[in-house]
Parts: sequence; C-alpha cells; structure tokens
Amino acid sequence: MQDDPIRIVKEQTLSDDYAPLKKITFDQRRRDGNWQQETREVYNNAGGTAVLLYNSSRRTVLLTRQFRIGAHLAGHDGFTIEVPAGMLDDADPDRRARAELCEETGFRARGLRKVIEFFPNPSSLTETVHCFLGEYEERDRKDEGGGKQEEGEDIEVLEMDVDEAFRQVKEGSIRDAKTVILLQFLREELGQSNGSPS
Ligand SMILES: Nc1nc2c(ncn2[C@@H]2O[C@H](COP(=O)(O)OP(=O)(O)O[C@H]3O[C@H](CO)[C@@H](O)[C@H](O)[C@@H]3O)[C@@H](O)[C@H]2O)c(=O)[nH]1
Ligand SMILES: [Mg+2]
Repeated sequence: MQDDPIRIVKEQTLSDDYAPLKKITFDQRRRDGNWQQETREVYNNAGGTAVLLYNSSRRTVLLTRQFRIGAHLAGHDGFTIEVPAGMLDDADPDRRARAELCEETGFRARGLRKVIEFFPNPSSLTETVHCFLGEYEERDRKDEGGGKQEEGEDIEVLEMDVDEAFRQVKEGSIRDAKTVILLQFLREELGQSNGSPS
C-alpha cells in the first residue's frame, strides 16, 4: 500500500524446526518522511491462551509449576509458577483454554470470560496471548492433570491462597507475564487496590 510506513523487503528462514525463526529485512518510513532499512530476527511461534480460575469461598487460585528452559537459561532455576496455558495451534482460544486447563490441572472452568489479549514480546515474537478469568469449585476436578507426559510435560498443580499469589507477584516469586497480568485482573475484580493486602 502506498501509505504504508512499513515494507517487508526480505524474509530469510534461519531455522524451521518446531516453529520458524526468521530474519526479516524491512523498510520503515520515519515520522519525518525519510526511509530507513532494518533487520530483525523474529520467532513465528503460535499464539497462546491462558486461564486463571478463582474459588471465592476458599479465596484460592489454581496455578501450576513447571520447568521452563528460557527462564533457566536466564539465571532462574526455571521452575516457574504460572496459570494453566497452552499454544493455540490455530484453534479457538476459548476452547483451547478449556482444553489446556483440563490437561494441566484436571479442572473444568465456570463462567469463563476473556479479559485481555497481549503481545508478550512484540519485537521478537509473533505471539499473541488470549487471557481468560473464571471460577472453580472442588467438584469441578475431573482428574489429576499434570500435562501430557508424552510431550515431556510434568506439571504440578498448585492451589494457592489468592493473597499469597498477590504477595508472590510483588516479591518476584511469580514473574511469568501472563500470570502476573491475570492476577492483576483478578485483583481488580476483587476490588483490591495495588497497595493491599500486606
Ligand atoms: N519438540 C518441541 N516441542 C516443543 C517445543 N516448544 C514447545 N514444545 C512442546 O509444545 C507443548 C507446549 O505446551 P502448551 O501447554 O501447549 O504451551 P505452553 O508452553 O504452556 O504455552 C503457554 O505458555 C507460554 C509461555 O508463557 C506462552 O508463550 C504461550 O502463549 C502459552 O500461554 C509442550 O508439550 C512442549 O513440550 C520445541 O521447541 N520443540
Ligand atoms: Mg502449557
């Protein structure tokens, strides 16, 4: 398009195993009207879906703990506390959220609603993550969860006091982006300000 400030000039596939890693050369028209050329490496991973369930009578949330190699290579032990989540694989985000929730935790959701869609890294990833909030009760547990063993998943299910989860975000024990975002949405729904509880 004539007015488009971005023109893709070249796409080079650097690797294409699980998902393509591409080196993209593009022209960008700066706000002053001059054009510049840049190259960026972009991982074309699938979109994702994530869901946080809350039990209002027990004031607990349903979380998982699993090994993440990226966090490990960044200096963390790699065992991250996260909301149940999965890759979309071109499926409907709501259906994938329910399926991942069941695979990873064994629970079914009640009152699932979408709260936000975000780019975890709009520079290096093509990924969008669709985030949902919902509720659960003990009778919604259908099995033990744990993830797909045949795909190498070994997922621990954690039922955590909601205030403890908020505290762990604040002190940095919970630092997975989709989890922090969803806990902030829950906190807002529960009517708690950023400063409380202790
Ligand atoms: N062979 C192979 N398998 C992979 C690779 N990357 C992921 N997998 C497999 O693909 C599956 C991904 O599991 P899901 O539960 O579908 O996805 P997820 O990793 O939990 O994704 C969620 O969290 C990510 C990290 O925050 C998010 O990026 C993503 O959007 C989603 O929310 C796992 O079985 C994992 O073994 C890879 O490079 N090679
Ligand atoms: Mg997952």
